Amino acid sequence: MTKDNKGKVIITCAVTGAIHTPTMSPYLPITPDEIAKEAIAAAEAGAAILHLHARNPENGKPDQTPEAFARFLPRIKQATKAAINITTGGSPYMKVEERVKPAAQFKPEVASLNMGSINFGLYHLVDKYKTFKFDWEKPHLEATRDLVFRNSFKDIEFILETCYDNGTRFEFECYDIAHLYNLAHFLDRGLVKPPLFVQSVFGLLGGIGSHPEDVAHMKRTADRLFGDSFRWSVLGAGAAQLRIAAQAAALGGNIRVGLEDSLWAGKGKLAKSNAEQVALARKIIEGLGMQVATPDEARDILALKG
Ligand SMILES: C[C@H](N)CC(=O)CC(=O)O
Ligand SMILES: [Zn+2]
Repeated sequence: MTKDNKGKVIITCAVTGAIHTPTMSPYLPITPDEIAKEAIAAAEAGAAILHLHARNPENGKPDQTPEAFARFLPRIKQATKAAINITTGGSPYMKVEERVKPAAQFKPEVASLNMGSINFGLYHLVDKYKTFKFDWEKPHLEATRDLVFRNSFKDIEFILETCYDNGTRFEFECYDIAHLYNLAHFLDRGLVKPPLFVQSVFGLLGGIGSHPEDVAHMKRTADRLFGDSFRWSVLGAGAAQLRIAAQAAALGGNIRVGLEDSLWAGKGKLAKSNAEQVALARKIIEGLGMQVATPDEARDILALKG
């Protein structure tokens, strides 16, 4: 990383995800056209990295087939310099063999890698949404009551081996302190190489909370385990998104926003777009007297293949 880029803050935008359902927000991009438009606008607003999932355009259901990604990827690549980050998490109902396919085929600069298994709680949202648009939504949410998002050591090794020769680097999703130790384990085995792009996930039921102490504890532990061989980033689920972003930016961290992680743009206000959340993140960063990293600066900071 060139020293000029030290202190520049990378904004990642997670455009649609696989957990939120269409009934939850009319602004959740579902079709390839909506996902492309939202991703391009998020990049124009300042996102240097675009974290992408695909959905079935008819009913919004997660779709992890390479064909589904092929319907929007070329348009995004053509329209922005942002680095593409393809999910290997897919949806917690999918097997790892299915989850890794798009990243294996498209060989993106970045792919997400979930560093441990967690209970993935969303059932507490069922009561909130009395009416559902599609017949898969309610059972999807209810089933999370018994859902374990499986990421065994073998699953993680499988994704590492599958993507490694493609020059793809990983966004290491750490939902809890144990996941940092899992990452340290793979570093010790030489299966991952610095700089490690550590994405700490806060406030998801099943993982670590979103209290400022949780954020400080994650950062302290990552500092102790990885020293300066990691680049820290955070995402806050739901209402915690902007508060977590502000605390992390003040601690020298990078920020992830987007409708995958939160549908809100402030208390009780649905975000009308991903770009709206990126603009709020930029406001926080510039408000702290810091600079938003461009895609090429992000590539330098994270040693991406370009
Ligand atoms: C909390 C986020 N949904 C984590 C995520 O983005 C997982 C992935 O795509 O691999
Ligand atoms: Zn994701």
